[in-house]
Amino acid sequence: MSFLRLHAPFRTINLTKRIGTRSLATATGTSHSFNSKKNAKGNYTVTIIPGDGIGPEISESVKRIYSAANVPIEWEEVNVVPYLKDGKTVIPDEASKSVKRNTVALKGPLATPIGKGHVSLNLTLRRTFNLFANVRPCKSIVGYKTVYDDVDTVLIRENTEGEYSGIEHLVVDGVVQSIKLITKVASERCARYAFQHARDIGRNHVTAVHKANIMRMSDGLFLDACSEVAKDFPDVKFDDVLLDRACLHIVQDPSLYSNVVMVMPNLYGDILSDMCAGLIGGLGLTPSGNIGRDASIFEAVHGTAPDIAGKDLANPTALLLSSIMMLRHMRLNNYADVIESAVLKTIADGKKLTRDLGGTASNTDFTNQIISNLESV
Ligand SMILES: NC(=O)C1=CN([C@@H]2O[C@H](COP(=O)(O)OP(=O)(O)OC[C@H]3O[C@@H](n4cnc5c(N)ncnc54)[C@H](O)[C@@H]3O)[C@@H](O)[C@H]2O)C=CC1
Ligand SMILES: O=C(O)CCC(=O)C(=O)O
Repeated sequence: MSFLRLHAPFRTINLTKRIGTRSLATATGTSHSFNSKKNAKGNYTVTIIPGDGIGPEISESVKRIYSAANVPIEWEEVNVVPYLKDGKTVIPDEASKSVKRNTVALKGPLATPIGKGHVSLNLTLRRTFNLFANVRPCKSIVGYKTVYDDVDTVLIRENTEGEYSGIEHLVVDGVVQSIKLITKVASERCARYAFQHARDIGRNHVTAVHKANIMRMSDGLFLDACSEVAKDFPDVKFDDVLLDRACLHIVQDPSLYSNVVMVMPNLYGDILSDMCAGLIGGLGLTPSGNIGRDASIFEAVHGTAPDIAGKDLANPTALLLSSIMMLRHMRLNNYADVIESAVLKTIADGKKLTRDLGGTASNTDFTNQIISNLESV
């Protein structure tokens, strides 16, 4: 199975038609947020948000690789900077319109100041476009040795509310309150996506990860919503596990979760996906897709990496793999397969690895190696 065959967003598909070179696994589903037409030159227009820190460097790598692979995409570059409207942080109009128009975007990381300043633009984007499910696959890379060689987790994170609702206030001096908002509608929507996704990728097992023993009402509602949705998917096994136990199990034996799709509230998904990334070699390797009904935005799991920004040291793999999820979402599977093989070959060969992977290559050298491998795969 290909590395990112894991990703199969909601879509309407003619099952009799084989897409790309392989992959019937991606060819199932129920609805689809990619709704763009090719332009007169036969290309799709895709929004690209380079982002902050290492964002512009890794975005440039992806663009160079796409150009070498002749991917039929024209990038529409927009910047997302904090912009206040009626006292609220909003996405600049130009960026908003571009994502709406193109229905698909590739995004570099955006920095969020700690404890002050504007609210997270990453979360603002997810809420603005109602990107209700965040798909985060994490699979060991053949040839790149870590403690485990059998990590193959798929995690779906509720992406619009929960602990990240951003509702916080001072009660009295020395006492603050942060509200974890959980709604039935958002929980059901995310759960339904998780069950459908499980079907699509041939994992007939969904596990809800929660702390409903402590957060009885909020996580309890999320868990109830998952149980309700499970009734509509009798072919998919459903169970649940406490978050702490799931963490313990995954670090002890990740293969326990290799046939499962995990679904969970926002914060748990943020943390658990970084933990899984650590098991396969770090944040430079893990992609994600923020899926909505009207648009989807693909981005690396990692942040802006300020410690290495501007030094040509960043590993572009996570953003490149996110873009491969995007290509499959756009049904450009042939291109996805070729680029994926080239990047996996580059890592497995081990000759030009970036520092996070134990090598000495710059981002530029690593990117050049992927481009030269495009020829041989
Ligand atoms: N979705 C997004 O845009 C996200 C944005 N952030 C933001 O990013 C900023 C920095 O956050 P941090 O906690 O430092 O997390 P981070 O993910 O930026 O960095 C954590 C560590 O991983 C390394 N790293 C991350 N990506 C890498 C790559 N592609 N290649 C090589 N090494 C890589 C960094 O050098 C650093 O040592 C913050 O402002 C945070 O709010 C954080 C996570 C996600
Ligand atoms: O918005 C941010 O700065 C961090 C967000 C984050 O870590 C995430 O949701 O993946």
